[in-house]
Amino acid sequence: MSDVTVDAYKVGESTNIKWHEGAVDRETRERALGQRGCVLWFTGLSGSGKSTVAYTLEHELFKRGKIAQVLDGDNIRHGLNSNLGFTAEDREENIRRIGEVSKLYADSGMITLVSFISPYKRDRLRVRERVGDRFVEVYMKIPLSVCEDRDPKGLYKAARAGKIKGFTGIDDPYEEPENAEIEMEVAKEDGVLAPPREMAEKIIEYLDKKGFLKA
Ligand SMILES: Nc1ncnc2c1ncn2[C@@H]1O[C@H](COP(=O)(O)OS(=O)(=O)O)[C@@H](OP(=O)(O)O)[C@H]1O
Ligand SMILES: Nc1ncnc2c1ncn2[C@@H]1O[C@H](COP(=O)(O)OP(=O)(O)O)[C@@H](O)[C@H]1O
Repeated sequence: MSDVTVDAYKVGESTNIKWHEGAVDRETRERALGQRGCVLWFTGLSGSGKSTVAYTLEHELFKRGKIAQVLDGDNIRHGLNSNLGFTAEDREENIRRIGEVSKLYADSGMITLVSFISPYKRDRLRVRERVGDRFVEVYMKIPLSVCEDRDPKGLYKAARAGKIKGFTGIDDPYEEPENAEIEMEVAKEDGVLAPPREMAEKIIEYLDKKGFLKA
């Protein structure tokens, strides 16, 4: 180690660290699993159906012998990210951390379903760049009025009453994706919203077409 400069081992604030390659690479792992690791990034307002569709998809994939794992904002905020709130800085750190975790999952061959509001374009773009071409953005393009009518946790009501400050869509921003690979929205013809299982099927078709369901 003494012949190596300290700078060569500096990443961010960490010094004297070195990257180790394992003997089993991602492709080998993927062949064993019969699928390709990827990150499906569900973004959208609270109540837009991110968790419902992600968990439905996880189950539908499992029934087809494919292994997926949901990383859900509410759940992750109970543990790994329990020290973060909802300021722009905390949301940024929330997305950075879970972006890194999702990359690790995808590297292990997992079909990784990430369900976070992730309201800022820049934060989502950073994860896209980190993960690369295995990143698939799924935009739950559900109007605020629909989410607010659903209000399963009563949070919109509390936000409208001023009991929650900085609630996304009410008094905090949501920056819509412009080029999401997949969009879920009410049908233009009849204004009907597909049930979660149909949405999951649409995503499975996409994964199949892109070759993620075999290795
Ligand atoms: N101020 C504020 N704004 C938005 N959401 C709030 C807020 N306070 C609490 N909650 C609850 O936290 C859930 C969102 O957490 P996320 O980690 O997905 O948020 S973010 O990506 O960091 O913006 C979100 O869950 P979902 O409804 O599943 O999206 C809410 O239940
Ligand atoms: N496609 C859908 N059609 C009708 N209701 C839905 C659909 N997807 C989700 N929901 C309902 O909307 C509410 C919010 O869904 P949820 O998955 O908790 O949203 P999010 O994770 O984005 O906050 C739940 O009550 C859920 O049953």
